[in-house]
Amino acid sequence: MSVLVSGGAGYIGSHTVLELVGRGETVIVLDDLSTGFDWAVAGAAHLVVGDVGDVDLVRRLIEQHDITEIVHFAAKIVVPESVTYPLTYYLGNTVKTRALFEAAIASGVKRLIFSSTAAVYGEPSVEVIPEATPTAPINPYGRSKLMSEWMLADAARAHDLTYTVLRYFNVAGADPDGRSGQSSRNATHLIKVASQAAAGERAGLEIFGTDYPTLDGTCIRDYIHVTDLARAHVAALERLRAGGQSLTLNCGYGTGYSVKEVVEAVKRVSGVDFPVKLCPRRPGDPACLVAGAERIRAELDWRPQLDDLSTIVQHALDWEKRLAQRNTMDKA
Ligand SMILES: NC(=O)c1ccc[n+]([C@@H]2O[C@H](COP(=O)([O-])OP(=O)(O)OC[C@H]3O[C@@H](n4cnc5c(N)ncnc54)[C@H](O)[C@@H]3O)[C@@H](O)[C@H]2O)c1
Ligand SMILES: O=c1ccn([C@@H]2O[C@H](COP(=O)(O)OP(=O)(O)O[C@H]3O[C@H](CO)[C@H](O)[C@H](O)[C@H]3O)[C@@H](O)[C@H]2O)c(=O)[nH]1
Repeated sequence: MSVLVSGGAGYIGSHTVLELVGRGETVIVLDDLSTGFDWAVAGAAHLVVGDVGDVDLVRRLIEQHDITEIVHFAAKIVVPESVTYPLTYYLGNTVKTRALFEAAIASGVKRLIFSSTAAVYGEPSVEVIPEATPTAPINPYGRSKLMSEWMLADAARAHDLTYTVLRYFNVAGADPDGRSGQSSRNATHLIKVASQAAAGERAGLEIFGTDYPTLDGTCIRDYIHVTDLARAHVAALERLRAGGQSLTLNCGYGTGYSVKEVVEAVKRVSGVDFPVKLCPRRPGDPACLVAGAERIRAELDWRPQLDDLSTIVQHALDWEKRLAQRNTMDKA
């Protein structure tokens, strides 16, 4: 019995692999290393470099390694890029995901966990978003993920497959033990960018939009620690193994912070007063995205353990230091 983790060399995947191998699971990672890193894959896992859209490869891996479950992270994840290159996103996130589902079903995999996103909700009129909120994505990234959710639901109804769709809100932070973190080369996520500014790797930070209908005029988001999120995947897997039915769950804490509050937290925790420029809105940013977070607590044997903004920021800052050391060593 082993678990196939697609995209396990990436940010969230590598943290989930750490949790799985830490529980003694046999883990096979399939990753094309397009945005992931071979060094991010825990030593106890087996990395296969390849494309998740390669049905023959995936079928071979499932059969060779007796794969019983798949956790599917592999995707392209940059929203503005999805607007510029929509067909690349539909290929990477929808067409290749369909291939993975086909291989899984043909080879008899019974359980699957799928990485989705709060972007499927678009710009909801409610401030706190329960799973029943109508989906209405506003960009190709969100649509490419929602189409995959629909495919999965239809395929599971027709075949012997159960699934959990996890819709992540804003993922941030790094492994508390410093084994992995957000390492993307061209990061755009707020806490990562602010941590880079605090570490002196960027001249400063731009705040996109100060005229939103929020208390301080900046956007509000629900930031979830990547290690809590990784543990939610393990809990979701355990629930499916125990016979749990297919389910869609928001992954967030149900607490929102404004961009200004996050920037202040990074300055306070790091002790660095980096320059901040107030800029016009970034296209496509909803004012407020906070998860309705009751269902995940009711359905999974999971409680957040790192749900504190200062902790998330501290771990992100610690990871920037480690990453800088790694990059220096790589250059030497
Ligand atoms: N980071 C976030 O805030 C966030 C929020 C919501 C949802 N998600 C979802 O979580 C998942 C993981 O995101 P992440 O932040 O870890 O991104 P990431 O870019 O760090 O990880 C994606 C991984 O998938 C690999 N990959 C991409 N295409 C592949 C392919 N065709 N075949 C094999 N491997 C491939 C990449 O090399 C990388 O290792 C994605 O599905 C993303 O849509 C992320
Ligand atoms: O340098 C920056 C970076 C971000 N922001 C602002 O900070 C907020 C958060 O932005 P991020 O880029 O960190 O994250 P997003 O909310 O845009 O998107 C992320 O979270 C979403 C769910 O909430 C989706 O899952 C999506 O895939 C994922 O990238 C936004 O208001 C954004 O405008 C800035 O002001 N300056």
